[in-house]
Amino acid sequence: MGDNNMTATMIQSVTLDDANDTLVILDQTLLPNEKVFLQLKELKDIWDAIYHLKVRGAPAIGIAAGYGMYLGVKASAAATYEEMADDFKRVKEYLGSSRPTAVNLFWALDRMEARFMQEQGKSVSEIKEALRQESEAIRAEDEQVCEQIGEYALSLLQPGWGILTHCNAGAIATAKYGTALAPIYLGEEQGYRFKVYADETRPLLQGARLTAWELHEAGIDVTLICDNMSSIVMKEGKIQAVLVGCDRVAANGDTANKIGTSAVAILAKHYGIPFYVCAPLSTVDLQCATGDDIHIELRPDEEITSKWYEKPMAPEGVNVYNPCFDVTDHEHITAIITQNGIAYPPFADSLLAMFAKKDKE
Ligand SMILES: CSC[C@H]1O[C@H](OP(=O)(O)O)[C@H](O)[C@@H]1O
Repeated sequence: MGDNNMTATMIQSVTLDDANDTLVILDQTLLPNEKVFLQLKELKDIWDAIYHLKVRGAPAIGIAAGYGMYLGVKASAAATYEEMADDFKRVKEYLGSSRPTAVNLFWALDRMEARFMQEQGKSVSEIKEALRQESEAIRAEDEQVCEQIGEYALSLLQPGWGILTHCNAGAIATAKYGTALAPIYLGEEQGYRFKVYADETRPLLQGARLTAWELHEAGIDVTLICDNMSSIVMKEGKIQAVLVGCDRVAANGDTANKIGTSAVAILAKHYGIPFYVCAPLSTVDLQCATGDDIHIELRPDEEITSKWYEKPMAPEGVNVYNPCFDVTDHEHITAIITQNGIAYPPFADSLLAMFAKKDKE
């Protein structure tokens, strides 16, 4: 699939400025009103950026973690591998404490650790260069993975279809293209002219602030709806497929994604609409047998009660529950689209097959 001016000019939300020892991110908390890039030098600032969703989206979090690991070790004054190992462990544990659900964070940190261990016996400067290469490889591979997911997903869609999506699994949540939005962009290049319906996705409004912004900027037909409107657009025949991203896919296909996703999946099942999860294999965690094994992040009350309002919109002292992900049962998922192909139920077998295909490459 070639680039045209749309994908060729896609924004890169997370990159490395090695010369200045900084992680460069698009601050997604300021969108859609301001497009601001931050140069993050200190590990604490990188941790904060992940926790506060300045950089967000499972793949983008993984890329940021890889760069953060490299920058953390690059700053090490260690003179030997053994001394550097202590610094490496400290940085890995710190970055790993930022957010618990998106497995890409831990996948990237583990991958950087594997590369670090391979470099034992090398000089400090050779080790640092190897970690720089590994962090860049994580980003570069994610770009290819997202394009491949886009092509497989596009094979399931027809021109002119109405597509519902939840949260943001777009270009800014990845190295490029996105996952759930990748087929939308690739399809636009081929004249598919999808009509996208974007759930606003309370409480952090990634759908309104990010997906509607991304697609509108790209000139793609996008309609913003409230989360409680997913049923009516399905009932009215506006939706022919649902495409979502993911944060952690269990071995049986149960999938953690932004809060509200499981409700959309149940509605899609009710209306007979295919529900597709777009999943890089870096987001599939075979160590989690089922969705019950996935740690769901709880976030501050203020994201619900006051973040977007001049005054709190809830009575002082009221109880608040703010899980920022939920798990969609595998039985409500039509297919899981990976870079190696489309996995259909039973996912316990088909997901393994996707990894096996990868190993053959
Ligand atoms: C390709 S992005 C995957 C996933 O990440 C988002 O979560 P967050 O905005 O909290 O980082 C959302 O669940 C997306 O679907």
